[in-house]
Parts: sequence; structure tokens; C-alpha cells
Amino acid sequence: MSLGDSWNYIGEGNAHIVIELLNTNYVLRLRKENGEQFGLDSMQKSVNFVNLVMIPLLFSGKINVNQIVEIPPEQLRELTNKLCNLRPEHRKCKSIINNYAIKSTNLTMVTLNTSKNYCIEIKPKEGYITASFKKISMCYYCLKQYLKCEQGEIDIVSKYCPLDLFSADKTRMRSALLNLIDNPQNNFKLFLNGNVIYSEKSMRTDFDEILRDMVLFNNSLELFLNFIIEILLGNQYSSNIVVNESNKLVMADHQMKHCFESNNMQSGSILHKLLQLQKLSENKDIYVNTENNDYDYVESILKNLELNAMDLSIEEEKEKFLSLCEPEHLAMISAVAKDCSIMISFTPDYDSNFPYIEIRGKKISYRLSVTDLEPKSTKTLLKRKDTETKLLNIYKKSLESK
Ligand SMILES: O=P(O)(O)O[C@@H]1[C@@H](OP(=O)(O)O)[C@H](OP(=O)(O)O)[C@H](O)[C@H](OP(=O)(O)O)[C@H]1OP(=O)(O)O
Ligand SMILES: Nc1ncnc2c1ncn2[C@@H]1O[C@H](COP(=O)(O)OP(=O)(O)OP(=O)(O)O)[C@@H](O)[C@H]1O
Repeated sequence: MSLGDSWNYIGEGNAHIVIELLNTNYVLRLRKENGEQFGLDSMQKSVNFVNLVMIPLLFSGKINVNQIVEIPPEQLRELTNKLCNLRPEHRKCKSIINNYAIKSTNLTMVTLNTSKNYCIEIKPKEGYITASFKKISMCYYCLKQYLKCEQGEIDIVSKYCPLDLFSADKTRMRSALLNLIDNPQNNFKLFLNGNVIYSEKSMRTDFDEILRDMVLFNNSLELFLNFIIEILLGNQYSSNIVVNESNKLVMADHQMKHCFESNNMQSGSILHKLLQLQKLSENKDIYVNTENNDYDYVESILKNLELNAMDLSIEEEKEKFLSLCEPEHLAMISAVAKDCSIMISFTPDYDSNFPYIEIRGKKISYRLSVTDLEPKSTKTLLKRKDTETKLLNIYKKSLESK
């Protein structure tokens, strides 16, 4: 694979740097190495896990197949150097990039045949109250905000609560989205033609300007929020949805003290599917065998699929697969579902290859996808236990200081 200068930096998280391959529909997900390097075999298993397990569990049919490409050493050196000026300081502690990268669909774009592709990215996090926090009625995200504040990772605690987004109550969902816009952190971004135009680095007033420029919403925040909500609650490939402004922008009363769980989600929507996966390991005894390699489970899961000749794009086989999974495997699938991002790209220029939503008589083609579905290390489960203990201590301290 030859890169040259024909790429553009999109962004990064803790595990991957993502670059757009210019004039193509693709991105490269560059894996950051932390200690031991992933070889071709491990990378291939990781991609198979995304293609054969996570994507089919979240979507119907076969879509967005990811593949491995190799970057020659000289190009990798050049790329690493050029990236240095583009990457945020706090992410530079990981600077070694694997020479095998994942080639994926550029999810910020619907199609190249249009002058305007917008994209909304939401990293929704955990949409229910986990067993250890039930007695204090707070969710992991809201508690973790206080830890992040204590550790100087954020300045202001977010009013976003994932339980509002996953409530399927449109008033609460609007509240969740408004809170994400007000304080995006790493949970909300907007893109135009593959470039980030709104993120945690932006001012709130930037958003008002962007909304004005998105002519299709007629400068109506209600319309913009309703558009996102209809897609999140729709049955993934829905067309013929008409979005209007009828709902007023009433903020749900999310008292910061408690998070409220509701179970009104209709099956079929992306939020419902994500929540189901996130809950897979609730109330199960998970034993993490620290003697195994951190990623051995990926091969076990893939072998199970192969031995039982299961194709998870077939609805009935999903149930069977999940019933055969060991608790630790379910916990790892759940960990991925708790940390992935939803991408909604859309264009005002109608393209019949995509579903559409009608706004003020105009068909808006959109693509709904999920990214960051690669398998995590089993250390994630140990880290989670540790974080839960820290969060409960912070909560106790906050009560004592009252
Ligand atoms: O521990 P969590 O739930 O806070 O999630 C971590 C994320 O933190 P945040 O979303 O900011 O709270 C964290 O995100 P940031 O680095 O904070 O942007 C990573 O996504 C991390 O994943 P991984 O271990 O690199 O695969 C995530 O860790 P995992 O627990 O998913 O391994
Ligand atoms: N397929 C894609 N197409 C376009 N942009 C993408 C794609 N995948 C990821 N991105 C962008 O790159 C950013 C970093 O990707 P991602 O969140 O997957 O990184 P990560 O390091 O795996 O995340 P985490 O920190 O959650 O482990 C995303 O927030 C998103 O903006």
C-alpha cells in the first residue's frame, strides 16, 4: 500500500489513529502499540472479530467489511513523523504504530458523489446502571465524571447521562443530546466532508454557526435533534421517516444526584441492540484467567463460530451463539459495546443507494454505522473492577463531606 501525502488525519482515541485515504471511501485505522506488537495473525483475528461477530450482532445483513493492509517500513516512518504535528499532546504518549493497519469504510461520508457530507459521532457509553451501583442509583458514566475531574482530565462535569439517551423517551433524549453539545468531551463530534468541525475543542457558539450553515435544518435545533433521535430509534435501514419540529425543546429534569433507568426501547434500533450487548455480562460471575494471553479469547470465539458453522448475519444464529459463549467472552463483547461510537453521516443530496429521512419535503440520505469495535484486552475487566471501587470511594467521600 502506498500512502504518500494522499491522506488526512481524522482523529484518534486511546487505541487507534484514524486517517482518511483521500479521494477514496476508506480510512486506515492505525493500531497504536503498547508493549508487545500485534503480528499479522493477531490483526487478522481482530478484524475477523469485528466483521464476523460485532458488526453482525449490531446490524442486519453484511456491511462495511474491514480488511488488513501492510504499510512498508519506510512509509510507516514517514507517516509517524508527519502525524507528530497533527496529534493532540495528551495522546502522544503512545507513538509506535503497527505496520499492519485496518482498512475500513470512511464512516464520516455517505458518498463521494456529493459536495456536502456531514457526520454526527456519538460515543454513548454505558446505557444502564450496573449492579454495583444500583444501590446508589448512579450510572458508570456520571460517576466517572467526578473521577475525571479529580484526575484533571476534564474541567467541568458533564450533564449528559447515557440513561437519558438510551431511555427512548424523546424529551430525555433531546436533553442528552443538548448536554452533549454543551460539553462534548470525547462523546460528541460533528464532521463536514471528513473534517472535524465541532468537538470538545470548540466553543458552544461554533455549534450555532454550524447549525445555521446546515441549511437543511432551517436553523432549527429542534429539527436537528429530532433528526438524530429518529435515526437512533429507527430500525436501522428506515426510509420514509418524516422529521418535523412538533416537539418543543423541554429539558428533562435530570437531577444530578440520580440516574434513571427505563425499559421502553423498541427492538430493532441501534440503541436497543447496543444496550442488549452491553448488558450481556450483567449478573454473571466473570473469572479472568490471568495466565492466558489477553487476546486468546478472540480466537476461542472465532473457533466456536467455525466449529458450529454459525453465521451471525442470520438472526436465529445470534441467539444460539450468545447462549454458547462463556461468561468471560460475553464480558469482552459487552466491554466493546460499552466503548464504541455511533456514526450518522448524511447528505442533503439524495442518493438512492442509502436510506433517507424526509425533512421539510427534502430527502436526506444517511448512513448509520458503529466504529471502534475491535476486541479489547482482558485487562479491561480487571481495570473496570478497580475503577468501580474508586468511583464508590469518591461517592462515599462526597456524602461524608455534605
Ligand atoms: O474505562 P472506561 O469505561 O472509562 O473507557 C475507556 C475510555 O475512557 P472514557 O470513555 O473517556 O471514559 C477511553 O477513552 P479515552 O482514552 O479517555 O478517550 C478508551 O476508550 C478506553 O479503551 P481502551 O482501553 O483504549 O480500549 C476505555 O477503556 P475500556 O474500559 O473500554 O477498556
Ligand atoms: N471508520 C471510520 N471512518 C471515519 N472516522 C472514523 C472511523 N473510525 C473512527 N473514526 C474517527 O476516529 C476517531 C478515533 O477512532 P476510535 O474511537 O475508533 O479510536 P480508538 O482509539 O479505538 O478509541 P478508544 O479511545 O475508544 O479506544 C473516532 O472518534 C472517529 O472520530
